Amino acid sequence: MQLEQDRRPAVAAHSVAAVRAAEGAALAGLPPGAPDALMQQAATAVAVTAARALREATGGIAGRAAVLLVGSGDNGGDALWAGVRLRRRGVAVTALLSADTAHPAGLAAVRVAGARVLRVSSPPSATDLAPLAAADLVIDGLVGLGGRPGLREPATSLVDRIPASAVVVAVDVPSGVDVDSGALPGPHVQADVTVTLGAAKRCLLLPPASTAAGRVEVFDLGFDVPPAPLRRLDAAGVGALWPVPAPGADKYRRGVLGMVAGSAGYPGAAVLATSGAVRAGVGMLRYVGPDDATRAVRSAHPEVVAGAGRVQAWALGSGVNPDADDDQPAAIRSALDSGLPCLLDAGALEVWAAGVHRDPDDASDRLLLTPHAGELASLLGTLGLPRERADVEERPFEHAHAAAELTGACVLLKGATTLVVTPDGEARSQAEAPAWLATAGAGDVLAGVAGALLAGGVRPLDAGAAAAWVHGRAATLASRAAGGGGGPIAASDVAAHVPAAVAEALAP
Ligand SMILES: NC(=O)C1=CN([C@@H]2O[C@H](COP(=O)(O)OP(=O)(O)OC[C@H]3O[C@@H](n4cnc5c(N)ncnc54)[C@H](O)[C@@H]3O)[C@@H](O)[C@H]2O)[C@@H](O)CC1
Ligand SMILES: Nc1ncnc2c1ncn2[C@@H]1O[C@H](COP(=O)(O)OP(=O)(O)O)[C@@H](O)[C@H]1O
Ligand SMILES: [K+]
Repeated sequence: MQLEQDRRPAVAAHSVAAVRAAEGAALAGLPPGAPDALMQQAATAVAVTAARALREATGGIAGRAAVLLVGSGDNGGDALWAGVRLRRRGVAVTALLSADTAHPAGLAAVRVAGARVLRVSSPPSATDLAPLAAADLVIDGLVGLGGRPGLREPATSLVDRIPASAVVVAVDVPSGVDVDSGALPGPHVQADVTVTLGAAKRCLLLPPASTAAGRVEVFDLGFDVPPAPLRRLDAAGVGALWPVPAPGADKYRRGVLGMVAGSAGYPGAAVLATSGAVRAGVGMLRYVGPDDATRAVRSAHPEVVAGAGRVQAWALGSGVNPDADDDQPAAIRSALDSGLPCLLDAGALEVWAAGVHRDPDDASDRLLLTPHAGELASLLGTLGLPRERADVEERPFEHAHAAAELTGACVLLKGATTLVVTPDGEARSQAEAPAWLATAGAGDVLAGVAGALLAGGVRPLDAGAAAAWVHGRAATLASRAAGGGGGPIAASDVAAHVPAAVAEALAP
């Protein structure tokens, strides 16, 4: 079942330990019986969301069939109490208990409310599995904060039999994910909506687990959770970071970006990267590249100045071939020697990693690396940590963080979800882009947008995250301009929609 996605809201994602500590502190201050009150609030949130999702998916609530997948812990307790509330709204509820024990009060209450309860054998029998085939709604209460990654029987078989037509609401997290790392090492639930309780968990922002969560709804339980290092920016957050020219601004004070991009083989990359920077509102752009690429850039963007000069930041490497017989690698090395903020994309990553230009100290306020998964794998190999692209895709945060720690730089790892990570683990996760953005040249546009922000004085972590938001939003706008629910886009269409995306972020 596919529900419409929200415009990704701002959210901070917390570790299990942080949520447990906040929960413990909150409970310590409450009178006896209050833990149950917390579960009642959680169950109400789950039931309200589930009823809404059920109506969205089937057009109604009463008379529909819901199956609760119930584990041994409080996550199962939440699901059982949500089932009690759904019974009151006329939903036919079946609770499938995956363990020998289940939350006692929740189990008693759901029975009294008229739900059918089945204790599932391991492996499950045909009778155990039958209710799933007829389910309009499945509530996943197998495991939450207490879950070890992956699922055991009979949970695995239950999850396997969830029909594609059912709407799936996960309690707290989709069961089976690694809650802190965001890895998916085994079987797991694929949810349409996740109602996360007290505070969002790290797996809800970290791929690949974040893709198992569907739409995320954070339900506040009044906990005081300390600020989390992992966050997602929304439009307002991007707007607050974006450098807006003051009334008396001039092009130099707004920030001049130098760009070393393109090669004889890839002149188009130079055009796309310069487009990204120009459309993002850089004060001035100086382009450095071979003659053919320079001609192409000037014809697309007459406002670009050719040749090196005084700049506030550099965007380096898009479309550069480090092995080509041209001056681009030397221009990249000289830009790196300037000590100015530098974005390193594509070919510049190789030039930098191979040479003496590694910065062992904390360079996260100066250097922004923008690899995709394949480039990150080769960069890690050069740094003495051999990895395949598939390893990076399985644990993207871990590998982006390893690269940040090894290099001292801020690392932006491109993908369906773009992660921006500093050596000390401060991170942003942006997932605004439609899959249409997976098109050649899109990364060059991103480099231009992020470079423009560095030239405007924005620190690499914020520049990377804000650029990823604007880039993803511009892709959505470009795709919608094709009509209907959205159509194919070219990288140049993305650049053309950057001003509209920035304007959205700046809208009050
Ligand atoms: N943290 C909070 O503030 C609140 C938590 N609540 C709920 O309580 C949950 C945490 O409850 P618990 O600590 O009881 O833990 P869980 O309910 O997440 O898991 C408990 C048990 O599941 C079993 N289990 C673990 N991994 C498994 C696997 N891979 N396959 C099969 N079984 C597995 C184990 O026996 C484990 O003890 C939260 O996720 C949330 O749903 C809510 O009731 C309200 C407040
Ligand atoms: N499945 C996807 N959904 C949304 N965005 C994606 C997806 N795959 C890639 N992207 C984005 O598209 C861009 C591709 O950049 P990159 O891999 O550098 O390609 P190129 O080198 O051709 O420009 C990145 O910004 C990335 O985050
Ligand atoms: K769950």
